[in-house]
Amino acid sequence: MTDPLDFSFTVSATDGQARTGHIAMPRGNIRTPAFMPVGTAATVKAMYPEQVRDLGADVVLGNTYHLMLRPGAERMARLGGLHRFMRWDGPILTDSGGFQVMSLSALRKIDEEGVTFRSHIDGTAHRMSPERSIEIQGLLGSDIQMQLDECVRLPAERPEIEKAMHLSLRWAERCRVAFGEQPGKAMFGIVQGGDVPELRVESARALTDLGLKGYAIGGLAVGEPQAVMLAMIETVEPHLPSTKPRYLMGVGTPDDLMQSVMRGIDMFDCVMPTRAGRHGLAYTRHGRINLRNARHAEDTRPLDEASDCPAARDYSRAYLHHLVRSDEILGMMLLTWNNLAYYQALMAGMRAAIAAGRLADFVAETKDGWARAEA
Ligand SMILES: Nc1cc(CSc2ncc[nH]2)c2nc(N)[nH]c(=O)c2c1
Repeated sequence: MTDPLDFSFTVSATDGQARTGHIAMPRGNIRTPAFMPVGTAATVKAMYPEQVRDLGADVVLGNTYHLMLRPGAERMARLGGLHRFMRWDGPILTDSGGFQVMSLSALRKIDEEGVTFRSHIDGTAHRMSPERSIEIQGLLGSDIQMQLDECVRLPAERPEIEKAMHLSLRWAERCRVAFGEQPGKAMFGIVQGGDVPELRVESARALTDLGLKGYAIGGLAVGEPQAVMLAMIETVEPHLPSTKPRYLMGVGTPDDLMQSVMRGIDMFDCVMPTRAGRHGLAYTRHGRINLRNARHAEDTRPLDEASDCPAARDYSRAYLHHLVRSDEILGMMLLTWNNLAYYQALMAGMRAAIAAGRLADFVAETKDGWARAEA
């Protein structure tokens, strides 16, 4: 019997490399494979937390970089933490901030000690070390905390990739020490190494030696073709413990999710469904639909009459087209709702398919549904 006050991962069925099961944590279980909606600034944009829960999400993502700048980590702690602040009572995973520093902030620099940067909001100078990143994630009340790492965008030269991977390993050790023993919480390491197989293997093995509760694969979905991303997953997977969760960061499209689950990934996060929804794009069983397109102007059909999500089932494409063309807030709300519901339905479908030993069939049927619509 696992301790309900601790973190545990159970695999209940496998189908090839794919696994289905759950992570048990004090704030609730995370059914895997899991898609984690992104709640960057303490909100899953355009969604009420109740809606996010109702469409099947067990865990959401918070963002250390954004929240340390606004409202501030110490202020968040004084306010009772991120769960109470945003009214999400399930597990929250927070990224460590390094990735956003490199992609969002100005005048940033990386050295052995950590990252130095200026806020993209007000230009104030900030410094984040591995220890400070873990401290911030603790102040937020995060349940699953990510190590501070250096993610290199691809294509990149091998020396740059190797230097960043080794720095990330040293930072993983410092984060492990700073995190200490926190029953019911977890700190995940992040495998780096770019598109260089032997660096990926070195990173995975060194992190496994640290005996962490979970392992992320970072440094992917940073501009490389899907084939390269999948090849790196195949390279890393055999060198990660099969008894711990694997989290592929920043991924991805519905096809990315299916291809990666087939290769042994358990957790995902991506801004795709929420960002696409705000730009008029709907993910459905019939493929991706751009509601801005004039062909929807008099189409009275819903996005998907078989969906149990009201946004997909109850509103005509003509109305959604009108809302998107008019830049109406409700358009963003309904398409975000539809997209997250579709992503969660896809994950639930894969979990059931793995349990039934028919994941390959499920993937083929899903892609057939997309192709039929485009024909
Ligand atoms: N593609 C990608 C995406 C993210 C952001 S995941 C995220 N943070 C907030 C929302 N979503 C990454 N984060 C870290 N720390 N390291 C990475 O290598 C990396 C790679």
